[in-house]
Amino acid sequence: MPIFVPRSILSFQQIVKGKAHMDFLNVSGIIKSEKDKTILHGVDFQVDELEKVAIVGASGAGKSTLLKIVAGLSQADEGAVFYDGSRVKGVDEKLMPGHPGIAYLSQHFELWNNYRVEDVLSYGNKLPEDAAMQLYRICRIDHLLKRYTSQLSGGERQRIAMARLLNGAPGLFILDEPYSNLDLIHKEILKAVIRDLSEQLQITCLLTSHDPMDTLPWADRILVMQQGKIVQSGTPHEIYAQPLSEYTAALFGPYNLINEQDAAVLMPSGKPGKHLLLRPHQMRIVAGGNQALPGTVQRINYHGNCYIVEVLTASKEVFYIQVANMNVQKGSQVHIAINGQETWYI
Ligand SMILES: Nc1ncnc2c1ncn2[C@@H]1O[C@H](COP(=O)(O)OP(=O)(O)OP(=O)(O)O)[C@@H](O)[C@H]1O
Repeated sequence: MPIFVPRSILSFQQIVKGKAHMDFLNVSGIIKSEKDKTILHGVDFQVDELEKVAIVGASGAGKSTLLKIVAGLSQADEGAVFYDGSRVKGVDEKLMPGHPGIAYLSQHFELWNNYRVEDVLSYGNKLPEDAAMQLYRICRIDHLLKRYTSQLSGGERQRIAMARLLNGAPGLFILDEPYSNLDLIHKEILKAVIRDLSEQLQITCLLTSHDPMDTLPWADRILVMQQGKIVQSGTPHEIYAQPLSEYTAALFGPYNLINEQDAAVLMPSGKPGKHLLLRPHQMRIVAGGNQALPGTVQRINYHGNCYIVEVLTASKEVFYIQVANMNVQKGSQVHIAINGQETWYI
């Protein structure tokens, strides 16, 4: 059992038996405009207790605007946010912005300068000492408590800002682009911290990130935002392998959207009138055959654990093919075919 008791928390056994709250967070009909421009066009979504939800969308899609409204740090023009059954009031309805049950870590978080870390953390702390120490260990900051805030790296500052929010004992933790300014080493530390927060402290997490590698392995569910609307919601596999639009496909990495003529060769039993969508790992380079397209290798890109080969076919389309070993060269004449059975059309 965790020592940390953020709220009227369910026991682990209750959670296993499926008694965690459904619709722990309920967001409905959120509309928001700024200077005559509508940024959010009626956003609806729900998050269950202990669910890990990622919001993904192109820059300017409205993710930060939405998250601030969910946290009670901005005012919606229309719609409502309910957290654990009670309405989250907007900034115009409260003297002190925010909601005590919701912690929001901004992309532009602030930390007081020239204070000892332990003093920064003691302000607003609602946890008993052992629970606070457990939180600081999970945040990987227990060795930094005696330092001054001016003596910290960017990643350490961010984890202290997180701990400071979490020792207010929230039930929902919202993180807006937490990984955006971190090198890979600090990003991995922060990923482990966020994983441990939800697993050991049983906090429900909602985060945004631009990088599919931040969200696909982590999230239980991904919400895709486009121009102020949620256009798709699904498991990471559904969003990656079965995107409803080219916009969603593009957010999660390279893909091949194949014209009808080429698709008829690659997959004769396919769906006419629709575009076949294949990720680079769903294609391969072959010696030839009826269900293969001839082409010329234009470029080979090294990705560490694989290569992505760009092949130009007779239809003047460039295909991206993932290969494990580089056994072709720029200018090689090759054939490309579908790898495996899984196909998807949009
Ligand atoms: N206070 C404001 N006044 C005017 N326009 C705004 C304001 N805040 C946001 N916008 C506009 O609303 C749109 C959505 O912004 P928002 O920051 O919510 O997007 P985002 O998806 O979080 O983008 P990013 O991933 O780049 O942070 C953008 O076009 C932005 O310029």
